[in-house]
Amino acid sequence: MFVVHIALQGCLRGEDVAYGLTADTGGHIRYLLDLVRACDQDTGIDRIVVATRLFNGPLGADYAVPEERVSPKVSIVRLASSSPGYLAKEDLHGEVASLAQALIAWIEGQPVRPDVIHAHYADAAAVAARVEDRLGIPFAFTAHSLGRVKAKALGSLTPETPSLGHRIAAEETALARAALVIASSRDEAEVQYALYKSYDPGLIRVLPPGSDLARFQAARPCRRVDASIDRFLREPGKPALLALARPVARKNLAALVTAYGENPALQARANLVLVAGTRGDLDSLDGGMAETLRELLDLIDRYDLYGRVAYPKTHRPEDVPALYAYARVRGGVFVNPALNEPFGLTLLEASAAGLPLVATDSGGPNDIVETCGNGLLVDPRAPADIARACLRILDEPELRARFVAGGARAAAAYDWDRHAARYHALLRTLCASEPHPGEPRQLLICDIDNTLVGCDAGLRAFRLWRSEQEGLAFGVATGRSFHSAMAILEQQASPRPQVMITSVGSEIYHLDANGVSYGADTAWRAVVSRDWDRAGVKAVLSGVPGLTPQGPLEQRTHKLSYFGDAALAQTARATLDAAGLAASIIHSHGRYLDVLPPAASKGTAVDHVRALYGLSEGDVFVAGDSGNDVEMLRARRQAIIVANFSDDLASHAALGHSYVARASHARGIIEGVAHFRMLPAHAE
Ligand SMILES: O=c1ccn([C@@H]2O[C@H](COP(=O)(O)OP(=O)(O)O[C@H]3O[C@H](CO)[C@@H](O)[C@H](O)[C@H]3O)[C@@H](O)[C@H]2O)c(=O)[nH]1
Ligand SMILES: O=P(O)(O)OC[C@H]1O[C@](O)(CO)[C@@H](O)[C@@H]1O
Repeated sequence: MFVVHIALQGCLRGEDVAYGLTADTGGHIRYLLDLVRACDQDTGIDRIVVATRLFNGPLGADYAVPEERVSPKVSIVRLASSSPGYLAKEDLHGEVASLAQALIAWIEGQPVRPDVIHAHYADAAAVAARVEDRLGIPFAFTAHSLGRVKAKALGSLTPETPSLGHRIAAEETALARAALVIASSRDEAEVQYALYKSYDPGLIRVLPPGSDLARFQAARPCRRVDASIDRFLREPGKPALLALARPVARKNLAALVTAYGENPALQARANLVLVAGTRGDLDSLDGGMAETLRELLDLIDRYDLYGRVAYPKTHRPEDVPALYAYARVRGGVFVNPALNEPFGLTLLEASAAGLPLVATDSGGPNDIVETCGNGLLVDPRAPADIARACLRILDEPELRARFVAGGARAAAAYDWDRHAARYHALLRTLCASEPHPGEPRQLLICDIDNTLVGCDAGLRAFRLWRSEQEGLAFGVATGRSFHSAMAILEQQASPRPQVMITSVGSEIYHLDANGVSYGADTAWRAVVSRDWDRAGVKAVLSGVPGLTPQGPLEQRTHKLSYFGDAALAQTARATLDAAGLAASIIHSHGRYLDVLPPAASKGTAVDHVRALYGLSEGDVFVAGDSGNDVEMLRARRQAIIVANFSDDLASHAALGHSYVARASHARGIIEGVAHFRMLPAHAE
C-alpha cells in the first residue's frame, strides 16, 4: 500500500522540529511524524509520502528542499504553490488550487499511484478533495483542531471571521467527501464534530494517538535546561507548575498566570514555569504569538510575580523531556488550561514523564483523564478553580501519587503501534474492493456487553461461525453510543457488524459499501424525532431533585441520560406525564436512567431494520443478557438469553418464549440460532 499524507502548515521537517517556532508548528506535526514512524514498521506498507508546502525565507533553508528522505520507505515532498514565502495557516486557503495542481502533477509523475491520501487539517482536505476529483484517489481526514470548536472556545471570534469561515467550509467539505475521518478521542468524535452540518458519527473512527512515550518515561533533568529556568527564580528548589504550549490565545496561558497571581498560597507553595515556544524578538512572532506573550508579561508585571515565574525564551527540540523532568524532580504539576484542547499530546508526555495533571475540561483531556486517572479537570475560564486544583495536588501526597501512578497507564493506553495496526486495517479495507455481501436472508442482532463480548474464547468461536454464515446479516444493539460501541468491538476484534443500533435504539447506522464507514439511518432519525421535545424534557427533568445528568458524552440528540434509583425513575416518569411530555424511561443496573423519544427502543429499532431488509419475523434472531434487553427480547419471536444472564431474565414473565442457552456469552448466541433454525418452521 502507498499512502500520501498532506500536511501543509507550519515548519515541517523529518528531524528536530522546533515546535512553537511559528504559531502553526505544533502538535499535528508531532502526531504525523510519530504516526509515519509507526507505519513505516508495517511490512505491508510499500511507500509513505508526506506532502507539505515548499517555502523560502528566514525560517530556514530546509523548507525549500523539494524532497527529504526520512527512511527508505518514507519521504517528505515539498510542493511549490503560488506564493513563495512562509504563510500562516489562515492564509493557506489561497494556495489550495495551486497546491492541488502541484500534487496532481507530482502523482502523475510517479511510477505507481497512491492507494489512499490522508489529509491533516482543513486546508489539506480541500487539496485532497480536488485530487480525488481529478484522480479518483479516496482520502481520509484528521482535523487535529476544528474551526467551529475554536470559534466557540474563543467566543470573540465568530465563524464569520474570514479565515475561520474558509476553514469551517473546508471542514464541512471534508466531512461530506472523506471516505473516513480519524478522531483522537470520543470527545472529538461525539462532541466536537457534532457542531457540523455534515456530521455523521458513522464516518468517524476514534483511533487515539500515542506519543513517543519511551522518550518521556526516560526523561532526566539536564543542567543546561535547569539553568535556563532557574535564572528566573528566587527559590528554584520549589515545586514547579509547568505549562508547555504554543503561545496562542486558545492555549489560555493567561488564565494560569491569573490563577497563580491571584492566589498567594499557591505562590508560596510553587513556582510557575511557562514554556511557550521559542522566540527571538517578540515583534517577529507570527499568528498572534507576540500579543499572547505580551499579555503574559503584562500579567506577571501586574501581579508582581518576578522571581516566581520563569518564561525561558528558547528550548531545543531535544530539551522537552528534561523540561518535564525539571517539574517532576521538584514534585510539580503539569497544567494545561486551554480553552479547548482537541486532544492534547502534552498530557501524554507529562504523564509518561511522571507528572500529575491539571487540565482543561474542554476536549480530549476528558478522555485522557478518564482513561488514565492521572489528574484533575478544571474549568479553563475559572482561574480560581485552576489554582485550587493545583494546590490540592501539591498538598495531598496520596492524591499526587495516585495521579502519577495513573499517568504510567498512558504508555499502555496510548500506543502508536496499536494505532498503526488499526489504521492500516481500515485503510486496507477501504482500498480493497470487497464483494458486497448480497441480500440478507436472515438477521441476527446481539447485545454487546456480556452477550457478544465478555468471553474471549466465545468471541473467537463466534468469529469463525460468523464467517461461515452466508446470507446472515449481523448487527448489534446497545445502550452505548456508536463510538463507545465501536471501541469495544474493535478492541475485542469482533466481526464487523452490518448494522449498529446504538444509544438504546435511538440511533441506527448501516455499514457503507466501502466496508469501513457507517451511515446514519435518516429514516429512523425521522421516526424517533416525532413527538420528541428534547429541550422540554431536559428542562422539566432539571427540576427533579437528586436526578443527576451523566457526562456530556452520554447525552445524545435522541437520548438524555441520568443517574438515579428506581424511585427517581418513577418521579421522573410522573414529572414528564404531568408536563404532558412524551418519552420512555429505561432504568437499568439500579442506577442508570435513559430518557428516550417514545418511538425509540432496541426492539422497535430491530423491527425497523427487519422491515428495511424485507425479512419476515421468522428470519430474525435477537440475543441479550440483562434487564435492558428485555424490551428487545420480548418483541421478537426468536429471542435468545445467554446462560450468563442477570436480572432474572430467564424467569421474566414476558420472556417465556425465549430460548435460554446452556452456553454463556457468544457461544450462547450460536447455540440459540442453531436451536431456532432446527425448529419445524425453519426446516420447511
Ligand atoms: O513550546 C513548545 C510547545 C509545544 N511543544 C510540543 O509540541 C507538541 C504540541 O502538541 P499538543 O499539545 O497536542 O498541541 P497542539 O500543538 O495545539 O496540537 C494540535 O494537534 C494535536 C495532534 O492532533 C492535538 O493533540 C492538539 O489538541 C491540537 O491542538 C507537543 O509534542 C509538545 O511537546 C514543544 O516542544 N514546545
Ligand atoms: O489553534 P487552531 O487554529 O485550532 O489550530 C490548530 C493547528 O495548529 C497546530 O496546533 C499547530 O500547527 C496544529 O497542530 C493544529 O492543526
